[in-house]
Amino acid sequence: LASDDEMQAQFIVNDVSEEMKLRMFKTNTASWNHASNLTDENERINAKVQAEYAAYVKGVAQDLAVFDYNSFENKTLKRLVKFLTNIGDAKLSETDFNDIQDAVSRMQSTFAKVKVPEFKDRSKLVSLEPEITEAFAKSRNPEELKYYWIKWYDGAGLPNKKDFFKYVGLRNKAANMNGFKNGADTWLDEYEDPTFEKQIDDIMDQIKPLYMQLHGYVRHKLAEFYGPNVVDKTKAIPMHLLGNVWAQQWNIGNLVLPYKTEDPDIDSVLVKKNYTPLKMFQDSEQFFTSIGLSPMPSSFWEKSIIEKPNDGREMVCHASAWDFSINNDVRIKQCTRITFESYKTVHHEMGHIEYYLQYNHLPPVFRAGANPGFHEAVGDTIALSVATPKHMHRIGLLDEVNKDRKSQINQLLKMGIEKLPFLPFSYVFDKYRYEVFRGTVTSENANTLFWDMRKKHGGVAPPIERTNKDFDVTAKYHASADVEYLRYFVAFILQFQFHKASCIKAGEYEMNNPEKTLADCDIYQSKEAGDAIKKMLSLGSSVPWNDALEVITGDRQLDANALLEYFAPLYEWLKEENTKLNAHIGWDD
Ligand SMILES: C=C(C[SeH])C(=O)N1CCC[C@H]1C(=O)O
Ligand SMILES: [Zn+2]
Repeated sequence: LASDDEMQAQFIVNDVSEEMKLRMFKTNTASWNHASNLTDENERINAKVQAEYAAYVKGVAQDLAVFDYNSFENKTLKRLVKFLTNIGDAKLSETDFNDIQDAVSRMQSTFAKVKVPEFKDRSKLVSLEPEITEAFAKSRNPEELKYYWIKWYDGAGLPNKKDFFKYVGLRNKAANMNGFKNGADTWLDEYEDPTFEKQIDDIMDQIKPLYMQLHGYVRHKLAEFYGPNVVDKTKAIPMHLLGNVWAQQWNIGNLVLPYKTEDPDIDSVLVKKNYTPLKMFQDSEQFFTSIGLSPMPSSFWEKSIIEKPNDGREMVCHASAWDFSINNDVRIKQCTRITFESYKTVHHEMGHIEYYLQYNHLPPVFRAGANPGFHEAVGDTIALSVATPKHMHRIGLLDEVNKDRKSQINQLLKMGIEKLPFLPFSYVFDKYRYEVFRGTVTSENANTLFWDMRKKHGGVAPPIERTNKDFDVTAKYHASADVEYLRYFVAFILQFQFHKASCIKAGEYEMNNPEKTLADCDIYQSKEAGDAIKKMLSLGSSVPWNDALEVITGDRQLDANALLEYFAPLYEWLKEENTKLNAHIGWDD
């Protein structure tokens, strides 16, 4: 029988749920208005509203602090009170809260407003999106790439250093007030498993042999293309040549594909088929509804921003999905481009929206991913189906599907350079920030550690020497915007577990059946797959993530074997090919 305390706590929690939704709508609106139009006025309003919300959350935590919730019978109530009393930065004093809020807001604004003189015409200023992003994806001029790399990192890195370390100090202070050692442990607590960091280390080791083979092959091809003066065949790969500003995914398909085939480049197909951002979003909605998930509410189409505005306003272009907590008000803000990479990002963001729609019956504190990685894995899981030639043929993007071995290896290599480099990148991105939060490094010697870790784990290096006079981590959005990143590492493992489970339910996969491999599976129109996904999404964070994972895959742990099975044919091919090419494997540390 629930004790009096439990009854009382239940009453408080029920009241809070309704009020919290309204207050979250207000804070999200202020945050959306600022992110969509980076004026001082919108920044001021947002800071004020966030502070009000923090005061409210602090008050709720104080009201619930009287209860020893660990003694509660009701598991759900225990979990609700645990979440409502774990309030992060809101634990800080008003002054400290305003200071950390201002530091992060300034970093995010600085990042969003960086302009760089165009390489060809220095009188013209260009932004990260779309110009610099496109230059990294398209240019084959090492000088142009090196120019943009230096301009971008100098423009978005060092100017944010002071605010970054101010934020680190205040985040650690808040951590201590919440009973955590530092900001790193605050982030890791979200995974509800004290061995989680060790599990991630082990998965990195497990993936490394496959990554080393891909790295060796790509470096060999780049050295052939750019010559030995630009790419040394035994050293870390100069990262400005890898098609992405942060070399987090290697967007250089047409440079490294092993076989010449008739298979068209999807970027050009999208343009030829007159794709628009709206068409991309409609395709994505159509995929989700085909497996039984939700169509977009009409307000989604009215209120989302799916193209970079050209009215001169400054906006945070980094793609994001928003849950306004009431009236089914969900939105995406994305500076969509007509490229395959952008098309997959649309599915990534729409995956967030589907999660919001599936768990909106839950109390606000349960409206989150089972762990942060789950939220990042939903859309990518769908995109694994979308990216198959079979699917692109089904939706009329590809006129024909070549099933021969050359096309299959090319396809696996395209997926390999999109998924595998991301593992060391995302692993390092938070292992490094853990070191900063843990005080292993100071503001004086933090920068060289970042590049040492990128080289050690990923075998990539900046195009020029970087010292501790530079500061580079905030040249990546998530460090400037205080977004935890281990979620993406977890998502890149989880999505293959979700994919495999969904493909089995869709009848698209059979162990050891070369006609039904993971890489060829498309769950489009499979209600069985959709039902399992929907069941997992509707749990939100109301149960430990192991229970949510079990619902869809039957397993309870993070497991890289589905990813390794997906890429097994590529791994075999790479080992053979690298031997034939006598490609050097590994890099000097
Ligand atoms: C698309 C988003 C918004 Se949640 C994103 O930040 N992603 C998705 C892939 C990894 C990470 C990145 O861009 O660094
Ligand atoms: Zn995301």
